[in-house]
Amino acid sequence: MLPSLKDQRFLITGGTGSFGQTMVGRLLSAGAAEVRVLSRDEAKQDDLRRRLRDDRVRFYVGDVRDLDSVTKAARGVNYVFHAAALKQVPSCEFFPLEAVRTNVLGSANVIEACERNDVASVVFLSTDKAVQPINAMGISKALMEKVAQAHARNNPNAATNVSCVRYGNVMYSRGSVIPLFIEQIRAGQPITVTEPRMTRFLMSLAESVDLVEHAFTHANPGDIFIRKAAASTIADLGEALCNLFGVPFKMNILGIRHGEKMAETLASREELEHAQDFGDFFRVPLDSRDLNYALYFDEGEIEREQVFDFNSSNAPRLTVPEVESLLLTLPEVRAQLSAADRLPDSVTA
Ligand SMILES: O=c1ccn([C@@H]2O[C@H](COP(=O)(O)OP(=O)(O)O[C@H]3O[C@H](CO)[C@@H](O)[C@H](O)[C@H]3O)[C@@H](O)[C@H]2O)c(=O)[nH]1
Repeated sequence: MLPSLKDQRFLITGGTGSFGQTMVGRLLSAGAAEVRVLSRDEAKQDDLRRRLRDDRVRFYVGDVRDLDSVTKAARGVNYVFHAAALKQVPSCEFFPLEAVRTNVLGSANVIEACERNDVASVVFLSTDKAVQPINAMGISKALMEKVAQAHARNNPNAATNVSCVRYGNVMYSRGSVIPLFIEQIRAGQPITVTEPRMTRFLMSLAESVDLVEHAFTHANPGDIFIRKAAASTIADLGEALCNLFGVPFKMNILGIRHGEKMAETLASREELEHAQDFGDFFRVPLDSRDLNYALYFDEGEIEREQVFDFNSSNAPRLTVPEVESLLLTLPEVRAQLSAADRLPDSVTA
């Protein structure tokens, strides 16, 4: 934890979700003075309250769609991590306006609430699905990034520094494919694979939250930080899980779902042309030109390098044994293997 974040007050929107909870735990163990959780579901808050038993955590029932509820939760806070979102691809396809209300207008409310409370820095959680988006969830997250960047461009003297972090698939997040495959394997069923050759970035939460802390303290307004990750095909992911549980690899092929891509893109070629590479992550700075393009003629792009999108089909590809090793780093997978009496001796539960 960066020393400058110690003894500070934080608000996490969507703090009961997979990413939000990881961030709450991280900030508590690192000495935060207070961590507030804003979310809609009081039952999930109660579960988290019982699990954490830490009086530095305060719970606010509310919704980012409601400016008043975010403004109250952000009172006296130094840093905000905005993870609240509608994130299921199929449901956003059926209800795109709901995605706009939460992911776009809700994010604008978060900025407004931060400004009203002189919050130093807010970091928005984005996704690879926001790059060259084809589904409503990704389109709404792309617009969320634009809202963050436009705030930075239009308000050079703003109280709040707004930046984004962008990630690929979070392994074992709620409702995602890994817990589903494990449930199917443990029930003795074949796993349901949409499209075996489809690729996804695989990222563990534990190794990803660092980037949020970095963004809190190092971001320039409008920056997008992109965590690099390795990728796997869905068939290899399924095979790795079957191997770990010691069952033969059998799949039922379902076909691609509404709004899915064969590969996800973490950073587009256009972004990479002016991004900085920091090893584990890219920083894409704000294009801070105003609308008077004529003024910039002399400074136009000088030479466009041969740069390619960073996507899950050209990213470093994990082999099946590598996916197995990565899965074994997840405490949830180790617990499931232990319950099935399949945890390798070399690994502790
Ligand atoms: O029964 C299933 C369900 C899913 N898949 C595939 O598994 C992959 C991952 O699916 P899933 O875990 O549902 O995640 P995504 O739909 O890729 O979306 C997740 O990952 C995104 C980051 O890319 C986040 O933004 C989203 O919020 C999060 O839901 C995809 O290729 C699916 O086609 C299957 O093969 N079989």
